[in-house]
Amino acid sequence: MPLLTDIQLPAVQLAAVSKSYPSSAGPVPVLREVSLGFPQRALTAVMGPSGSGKTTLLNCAAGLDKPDTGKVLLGETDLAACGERELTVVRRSRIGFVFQQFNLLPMLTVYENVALPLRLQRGRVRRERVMEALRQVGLEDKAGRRPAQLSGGQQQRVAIARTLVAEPEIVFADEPTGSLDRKSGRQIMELLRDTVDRAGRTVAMVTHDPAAAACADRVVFLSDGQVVGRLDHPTAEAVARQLSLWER
Ligand SMILES: Nc1ncnc2c1ncn2[C@@H]1O[C@H](COP(=O)(O)OP(=O)(O)OP(=O)(O)O)[C@@H](O)[C@H]1O
Repeated sequence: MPLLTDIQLPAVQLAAVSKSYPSSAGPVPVLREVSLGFPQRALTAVMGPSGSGKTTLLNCAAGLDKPDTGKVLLGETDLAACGERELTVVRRSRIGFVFQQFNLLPMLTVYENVALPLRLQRGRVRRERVMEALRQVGLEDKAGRRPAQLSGGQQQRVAIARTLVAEPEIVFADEPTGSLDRKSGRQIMELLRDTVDRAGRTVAMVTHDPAAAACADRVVFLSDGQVVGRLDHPTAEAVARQLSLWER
């Protein structure tokens, strides 16, 4: 397990990130000057009450959404300052996403879904690379199937293979176990853990589940758009205890 010291370089660093959404009563702040790093080769979980801004934070960190103010540094690239065209290139080549609902394309086979990021990068799709990604998630024998022919847990593994094939600098996962039963959820967490420990990847994940968060190296707690706590090398019990404090 990596040491999470302050000198460990973050894959993504947020600096004083703020974001509001408009409402009839005026702008509603959702993120308030959030400063936070996602350390390289570590799994970071973001937790907090419903509406505390977790998805907004993840989307800003991943360049899917723009903060009103502040910086989002992926290496030396400030995503908050990028234009749409540049952001699209960065998202395709340097960032991976895993969603609660898998977001696979139903008309494509498993192989074609996993090959898609390489096609979008307009590179040559090497069959061996796609099959290696499928091997990493234990699904090389399902390459010819369509997503609907797989279980939820298998579909999420395909979604993870689809992110790994492009070798991103960081993988963002929003409730990756949220639609799965406990056993499949545990397998997905083992897989995400493996991509950090064996493949040396960086993962940032939003979750409500203390058992999933306990697989992380660090848990960051959000409340009302602010970072209110941090727990390194968490256990499920310690996470649940912290959550009950912030949710009171
Ligand atoms: N596009 C939007 N327009 C207006 N308000 C939004 C928008 N997206 C999110 N919000 C509001 O911002 C707040 C934070 O939303 P966000 O989804 O980031 O929270 P969350 O912590 O991920 O919540 P949950 O755990 O319920 O998914 C909520 O009050 C939400 O209603």
